[in-house]
Amino acid sequence: MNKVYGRTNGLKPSARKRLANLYRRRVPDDRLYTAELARTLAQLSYEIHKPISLLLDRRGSVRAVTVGDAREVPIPPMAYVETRLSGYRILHTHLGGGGLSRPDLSTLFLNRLDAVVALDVAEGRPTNAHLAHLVPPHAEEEDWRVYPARPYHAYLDWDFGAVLKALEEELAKAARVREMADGSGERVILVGVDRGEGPQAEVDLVELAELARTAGGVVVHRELVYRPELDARYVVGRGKLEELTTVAYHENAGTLIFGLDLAPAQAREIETVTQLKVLDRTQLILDIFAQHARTPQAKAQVELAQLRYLLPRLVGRGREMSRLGGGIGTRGPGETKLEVDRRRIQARIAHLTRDLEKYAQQRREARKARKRHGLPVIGIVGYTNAGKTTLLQALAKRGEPGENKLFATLRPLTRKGFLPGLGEVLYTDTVGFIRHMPADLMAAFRATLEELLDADVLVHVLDVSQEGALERHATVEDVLRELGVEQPRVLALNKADRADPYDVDFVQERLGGLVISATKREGLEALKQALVQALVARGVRPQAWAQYG
Ligand SMILES: Nc1nc2c(ncn2[C@@H]2O[C@H](COP(=O)(O)OP(=O)(O)OP(=O)(O)O)[C@@H](O)[C@H]2O)c(=O)[nH]1
Ligand SMILES: [Mg+2]
Repeated sequence: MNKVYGRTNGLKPSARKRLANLYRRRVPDDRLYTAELARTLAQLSYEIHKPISLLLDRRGSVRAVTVGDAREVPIPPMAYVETRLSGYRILHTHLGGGGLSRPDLSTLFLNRLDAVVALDVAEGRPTNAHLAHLVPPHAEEEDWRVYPARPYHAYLDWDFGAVLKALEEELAKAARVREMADGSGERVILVGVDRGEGPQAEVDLVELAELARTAGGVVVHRELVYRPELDARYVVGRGKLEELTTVAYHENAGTLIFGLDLAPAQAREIETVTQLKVLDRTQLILDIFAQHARTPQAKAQVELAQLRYLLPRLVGRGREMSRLGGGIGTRGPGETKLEVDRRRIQARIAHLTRDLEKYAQQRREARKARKRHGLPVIGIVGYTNAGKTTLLQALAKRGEPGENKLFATLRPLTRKGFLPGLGEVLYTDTVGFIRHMPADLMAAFRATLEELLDADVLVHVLDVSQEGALERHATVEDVLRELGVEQPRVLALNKADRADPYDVDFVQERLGGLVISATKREGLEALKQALVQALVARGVRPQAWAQYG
């Protein structure tokens, strides 16, 4: 392992050999460098007219010799650990002098190096040394401390080990303080991309925040990047990623969530550059589904979707796999499963598919039994978080309160209710819809939504208190059309209690519908009447005793 990295073209064999010999050098572990090392570096650098950078570890061994500046040094990636430094430092020469450059400092910062040192070289001899190391976030104006230039020998007796130790203690303390202040959720940064959609991009970012919160994340920063042309490699561009890494450092965040789907290679590149865990929207949704799946069927559906998403991302990857699999709090299909090879995953997919077939069969039978039971079925559909479950509970005879998290309902829930003048009915709750439902998830949910094919009437619940009601309405209707659901709909404009009356009118003018509040139980009588009418129009006959109910 004495490869010399960087701009080695055109070097004489003797120079190469001397560079390779640098690997044999050692520095006492609590010192920055030795006098011999500084002199050798200066001399060599001067002879080849190029800067030389050494990567040193904490034991004082040379881990990489690079012809070039700090930026060109191959630094092994580390898992992002807020409280620690990487254990590597860079010692390099500056032929022109001038102190630490901006790239030096960003290399220090992005790789959480222990330190970066630049040696000025004049006439083949070291002159001044420039040193910088990180400081805890917010401790100083910048994220690093740059020491005034000193003659290089001033650092020879300096106990850098003690400085490092104190620094790591400070970092750990700062992180603990922030953790206490914010509760336990995983701290995440959201990255939305505006490719020219304008206000829609803002709405998408709000939705992404809701999804992240539902998954148990604490959103500490949102970034909307305007970028009509995506960067093929880094999506939002390398500079923006570096900025986000700074934000993550300040906010003690370990995860970046992108509002769009990333190609496997992009996710890897971004993880490498930022040293943060990277999730995209599909993975986030899968993560939520994984958390909420309770029945064997729902679990099988989610696992299937996760594996299908993972499969193309497994091409010859080792380390990265485990990162890609996890979601917030790493509830992926599990580390062990991720380590199995593609073939075993494919076998698992086949197995799950068979299981799901079996469940579907069981459900069809259960459905038949219900049909025989003869009660009219009212399906409740709508965008996620619209208030479907709350409405079901308000309409049904008794129930548990809804949860203010997206996708609170992952398994269909059926409750009995009573419609004056008609009699007993069954209300069926469904999973919330979302825009741009990833294709794999559509497949996973088709089975759940199949229940809707049996419904006599659907209530479409629309939250009119949030912007974008018309779009959400269209999304739901599009999915229903795709599923071949054709039953009559009754539109319920929900959350009127906290909506701007002007917005309610605006939506009602365009879509019609009945204004309700599921939590305040307002407008429910009119809604029930509309349901009776719709059912009767479908040929459902009132039960004989209904008028006395
Ligand atoms: N202010 C107000 N809040 C409501 C109303 N209806 C529902 N909510 C709230 O909206 C949130 C979501 O309600 P849910 O009934 O869980 O929504 P959902 O459509 O079933 O959501 P998913 O099953 O997750 O798709 C909860 O916090 C409810 O309390 C309403 O009429 N007014
Ligand atoms: Mg629900």
